[in-house]
Order: sequence, then C-alpha cells, then structure tokens
Amino acid sequence: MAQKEFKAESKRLLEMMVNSIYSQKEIFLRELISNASDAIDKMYYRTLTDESLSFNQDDFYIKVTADKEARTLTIVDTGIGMNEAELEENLGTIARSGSLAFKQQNEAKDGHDIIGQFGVGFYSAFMVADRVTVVTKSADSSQAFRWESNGTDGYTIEPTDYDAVGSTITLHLKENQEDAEESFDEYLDEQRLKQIIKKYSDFIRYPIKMDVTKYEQQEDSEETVETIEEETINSMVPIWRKNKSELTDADYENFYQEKRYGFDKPLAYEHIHVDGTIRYNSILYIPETTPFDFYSKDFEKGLELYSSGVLIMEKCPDLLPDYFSFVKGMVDSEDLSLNISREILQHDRQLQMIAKNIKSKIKSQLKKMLKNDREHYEKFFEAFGRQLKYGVYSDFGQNKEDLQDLLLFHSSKEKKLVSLADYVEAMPEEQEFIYYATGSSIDRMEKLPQAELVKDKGFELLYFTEDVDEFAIKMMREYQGKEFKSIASGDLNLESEEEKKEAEESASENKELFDEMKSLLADKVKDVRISTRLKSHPVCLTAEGEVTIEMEKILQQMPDNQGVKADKVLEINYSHEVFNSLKQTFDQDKETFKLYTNLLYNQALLIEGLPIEDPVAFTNDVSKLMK
Ligand SMILES: Nc1ncnc2c1ncn2[C@@H]1O[C@H](COP(=O)(O)OP(=O)(O)OP(=O)(O)O)[C@@H](O)[C@H]1O
Repeated sequence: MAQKEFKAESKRLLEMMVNSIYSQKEIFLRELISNASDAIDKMYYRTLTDESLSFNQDDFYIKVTADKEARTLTIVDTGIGMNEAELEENLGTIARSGSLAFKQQNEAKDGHDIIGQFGVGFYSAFMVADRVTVVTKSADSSQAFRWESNGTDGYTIEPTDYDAVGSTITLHLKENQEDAEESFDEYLDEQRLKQIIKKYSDFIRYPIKMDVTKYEQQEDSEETVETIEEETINSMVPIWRKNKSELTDADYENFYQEKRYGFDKPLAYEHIHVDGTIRYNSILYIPETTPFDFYSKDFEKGLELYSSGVLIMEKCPDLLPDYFSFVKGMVDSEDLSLNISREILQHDRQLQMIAKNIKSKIKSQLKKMLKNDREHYEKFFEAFGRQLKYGVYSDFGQNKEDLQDLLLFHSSKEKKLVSLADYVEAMPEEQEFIYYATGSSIDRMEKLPQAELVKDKGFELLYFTEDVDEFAIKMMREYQGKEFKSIASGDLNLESEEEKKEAEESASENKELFDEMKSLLADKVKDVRISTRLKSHPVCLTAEGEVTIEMEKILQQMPDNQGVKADKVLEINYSHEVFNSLKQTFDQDKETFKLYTNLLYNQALLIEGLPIEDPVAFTNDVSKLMK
C-alpha cells in the first residue's frame, strides 16, 4: 500500500503538534468530539430533510472507549463519514492555507503555548498518540476506507469493511515517558475521561456514551459485583437553551473554544433569549484578537444558524452587518424552516427581524463596554475599530448614526484614546470645530506646523493614523452639530479680527510677490497665500476642497487609482523672518527669489511626507545656499 506524504504545510504543523509541550493535551478529546458532533449535525440535518431516509433519534451518538490492554482510545460517531477523496482532502492537508504562516509568526513571539491558541483540530490527536487510525464510511458511498498515520511519515488510505455510516477514530497512545513526567495512561482512565468530557463537551447535543464500571454491593454478602454499563456522560442540553444564571464564564469560554469560533478567548459575550413576535436564542462573542485573515478578502462573516436545535447553516452572513463581522456565535430559532434554501433565507422576514435585533444587541453591548469597562473596550477597538470606521464610511454613510458613538481616536491633549462625545464635552465654549490631523504616526502629527496654532489656543486635536479615518469623518461631516475640520485644509477660523485684518493687509501689500510665486509653481500648487495657521514655521501645504493631501496619498495607492489629486495651497507665514528675506529677494534678486520659492515648496512637501519631485535639483538648491 502506497504511503502518501502530507502536504508541506500540514507536515510542519504536525511536527509542532507531535513535539508540542503544550500543557493542556487533554483538549485533543474536545477537538475529536467536536468533529464528531459536526459530522452528526450534517447527518441529522440530512435525515430530517430527505424523506427517503428514516429518522431515529437514537441513531445519533458518539461513543468513547478506552482499551487499557491495547492502549487505545476510540471515538465512534454516527455522523456523515468521509469518502476517499474527503479523507485525502481533510486529513492529508490543512484547510486554512494561511493558518500555518500565522502560527509560525506567532510561535516565535509567544513560545510553545501558541498551539493552544488555535483550533488545533484533528491533528491534536498526535499530541497523545503515535498512531491514529480512522475508519469511515460516507453516507454517499458504499465503500468504507481506512486512513492511518504515525504523524510523521505521511499516511495510508485503503478500502476496508465497515458496516454503518460514520467514523471510528482510534488513537494508539504514546508510551509514557519516565523522565518527562508525562503519562498518557490518564487518557485510558475512566474517571479522567469522564472529567474531560464533562469539562469541555457537556453541551454537545448528542449523547457522548462511555462504558462505565459500576460496583454493586450484593444484598446478602460483603462482596461487590462489578458491572459495565453504557452511560451518557454529557448533559446534552445545548448551552444556549440554558438559563444564564446556571452558567459561568468558564462555560461560555468552553463553548467558544469547543465551537472554534476563535483561537483566542472571547473578550465579551452576550447570551440572548428572545420570546416575543420573534423567538430565538443566541450566544454572541467578541473575540479578543483579530483573526489573521480578518482584514483580507478570504474572511467570511456569519453566525451559525440553527432551526430548533438543528444546524442549518455554518456561517449565515445575513445575520451580521459587515461592520460587526467580527462577532462570532450562533442563533437558534423555532421560527425558521429546516428546508430553507440560502436564497430564500436572505429574504426571510423572521431572519431579517432576528438580524435587526442582533445588530442592536451588539451595539448596546459595545456601548455598555465603552461606558463601564474602558480597558476592555480599548482592547476591542484596537482589534476591530477599523471595521467600525469602514462601517461609517461604507453604504454612503447610512450607518453613521449607529456607529459614531463607538469610535475612538487619539487625542493631542489627553494622550490617549477619546470618543467623539468625550471630545465635544471637553471643548471650550469658543471652539467651533472638531479639529483633526492626519499622518502616518502620532509623533509626526505632534510636530506638524499646522497643529501649532490649534494647540496654542488650548484646543484638542484628534490624530488620525489609519487610512480610513478621514474618509469616515468626511462621511459624517459633523458630530453633535460640530463640524470636523482638518488642520491642513480650508480656513481654520482661529485668528482674531485684528489678526485677520493684519493678514489681509499683508496679502494685498505683497500681492505681486504671491502672484510671482504662484506662477513659478503653477503646475504644482493651485495657490500661494498668507497663512493664518502657522506660528513658528515658515511654510506649509494645505488643500482646498474635498480631497485632502492625506486622501490624495491614499487614493494614489489604490489599485484603481484614478489620479485624483488634492488642490494644494502653499501657505507662507508672513510673521516669519524667512518671509522678510523672501521680500528682499523679490525686490532685488529674482534668481534667489526663485531659488527660495522652490526651497520653500519642497520643504512643505517634506513636512507633509510627500515625495520631492526632483531630489537632485532640491539638493543642488540647498548647496547653493551654502556658497
Ligand atoms: N469524525 C469525523 N467525521 C467526518 N468528517 C470529519 C471527522 N473528523 C474530521 N472530519 C473532517 O475533517 C476536516 C478537518 O478536521 P479538523 O479538525 O482538522 O479541522 P476543522 O474541524 O475543519 O477545523 P478547525 O481547524 O477549526 O479544527 C473537518 O472539517 C471534517 O470535514
């Protein structure tokens, strides 16, 4: 029989698994039971919806058997099974292609325990076993197959005999290691197995059976008689049907992990029972960390959808708006039909009502967290805040009202994240606008010449570091009647009447000078004018109109870049001594005036983080100054 190699990625993951010193090896059982339960879910659904199949509740179960002599642990399920191609596909490779890269990346950072951060799945069996055998027959095939592997040299697949549809996974447990204080015997121990099943898999909806030893005292003698009885170990009541008061944080955490909603811990959860015009139970989770593929096109949002306890869809996208796509969890409703197709489901009124209800629950949960548990909220926002900002921006801003109070931005004054409500509340009476700066880092924005005057007035500035920030804010236009104002565009309205008059006078006095500069920079800027926003710096670039310089930078990087440009304005600080030199050269030395104009323009580009069009010419210009 030919031995097949694991795919390269799987091989590396297996090595990690086999050599793992991960402390909680017991979770392998949770993973295998969870797979068994998923397989039964599929079979259960099929027998309920296919009239040619007969339905018998007792047909659906998982059985765990330990054989001390053979040192094997067996997990039998009556699920949907796998055919040869599925065996190959599912157990010879790893489904999620990006996952290994992510694991490796994080392994370096976090050391050995990283394996525990992932849904280790089927391969976790190799943490405790040195050989794993899977015998399985698919519901769609008359031939059964046997897959076997020692976890290192690849695997074999061969046809075999197996009566029923379903799978049997046999783990040949590793030898105990004397020096490593590791004993794999514990996974043969009845009590220990019961304890692990109770701990992690109590809410599995199908019976998890075990042959349990019972001791019975004989009536008329001292002797006890040992009998073996099959017992269901788990309580089987799905967690979502239980009362919140019966459940602990650990129960919700276990469910999250058992369901592999994420590889981390949930940051927050919400258990919802609704019993009115719509009826449903739901458990929703906010993960602690951003899934590695979250901001990629491969990420699929959605909640598990059950109809009266039967799983009908693994990821129902219609239950979550895009901006809450990070939410994980499930919904179970009696009001949905089992046979509903994906297309019809989308238009189902009940489902739409549930989705609406869930949306508002998530929103209020987040608001509550923001108000009562800022530390957690900031953690959440760090992981998923960008998605909320996209939410404000997308769909032509129709969700901005829903989301605006969930946003946080860095504040120049507070040196931490503030909400828009915090900002507005702290605004001095005379402050008209919500000021913001955009840039690649806070450090850079702190030093922006345009920021000086705003800060000098005692006004707070919001620092936007993410591409989406300014687009989102432009969509909002205002918050609580206060307009957003970029410090690098338009009129900031900061100067007093007197200052305004002075600036106007200087502008008309120096009209020719500015006209000359403008014509020298004709293809580069739309205007050159006196600045009312500068204090200690001689120049800056600003933008007129809707597109700011930062937006131009972002739009230029987009694949479908349509060459959108900001209308740039070179602003000159007329109180700066550089302006006096400029005036002098304008009157006496046109060549130097041209040189200064170019230098000032290029300085302004540098401050904005924009590339200098001709760096050689620029350095030549600087050299000329030194002569
Ligand atoms: N007992 C089983 N019966 C039928 N199919 C199974 C069984 N166990 C595993 N599989 C199949 O093998 C696949 C791989 O399982 P594995 O546990 O490695 O990952 P997963 O469950 O898909 O995802 P995760 O990475 O979240 O664990 C499953 O998706 C399923 O299709």
